[in-house]
Amino acid sequence: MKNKEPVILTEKLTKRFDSFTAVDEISFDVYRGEIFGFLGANGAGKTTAMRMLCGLSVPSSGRAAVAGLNVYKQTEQIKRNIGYMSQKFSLYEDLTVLENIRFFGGIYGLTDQQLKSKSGKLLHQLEIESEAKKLVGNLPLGWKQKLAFSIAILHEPKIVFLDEPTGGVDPVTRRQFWTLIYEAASRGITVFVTTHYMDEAEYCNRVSIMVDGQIKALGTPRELKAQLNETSMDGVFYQLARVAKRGE
Ligand SMILES: Nc1ncnc2c1ncn2[C@@H]1O[C@H](COP(=O)(O)OP(=O)(O)OP(=O)(O)O)[C@@H](O)[C@H]1O
Repeated sequence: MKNKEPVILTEKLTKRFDSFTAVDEISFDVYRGEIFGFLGANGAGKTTAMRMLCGLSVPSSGRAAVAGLNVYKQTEQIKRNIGYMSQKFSLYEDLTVLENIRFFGGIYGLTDQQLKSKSGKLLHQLEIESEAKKLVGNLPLGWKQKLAFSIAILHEPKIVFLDEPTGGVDPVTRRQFWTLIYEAASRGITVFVTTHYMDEAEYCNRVSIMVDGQIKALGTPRELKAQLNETSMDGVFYQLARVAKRGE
């Protein structure tokens, strides 16, 4: 991490659906270039929180700023300053690799010239030049996810939000995916990532763990393991999340 310049600030951020409090007064800061792991069991409230930070859902109460922008009032500006990808929504399967790059690059406001140079670099970095004209639907899942991530940061956003980006992907490809994450973070892009894989939690600079809408722990993996007297993030997570009332 380069310095301690906060790019996400939240204070008692809350989301209620009628009488149900999905996200319950969460407060934390995330810094520039940081890889921040946002963990929690199923139903803990991670996606709901992330949607508020992306300007897709209006909070019920509390405060939050993303890239210096207010999540209540400046949602359109927020969308221009972030990248987003999830396991569920990524690329158009019926477009080729190159068409997807051009389509999303166009949405992110890149010029034709920028698109040309960036798509060449991207294909080279992922070593998929030979696949450029193939339909994305025909690529292995791991390749799709690496491509989706690279496209989500094509416009060099301040922050990229990743919602379970490696779900269902094999361990080797997950490691390669994390190499891309480290490269993006080293360029100053902040990475906000949810995952259910505890080996990935170990790769994060800091991790928060949500249980039933509240943040129960926040720190570096080393700090959390020391605090809870565990040797692995798996143990930390289990100790905190086993008391959860929500989930499957
Ligand atoms: N639009 C909605 N209306 C009512 N309840 C909702 C709505 N969206 C989410 N919830 C509830 O809020 C809680 C938190 O859901 P959320 O999807 O944020 O959890 P999550 O931590 O992302 O879980 P997962 O890991 O399973 O994706 C759940 O109990 C869910 O049923």
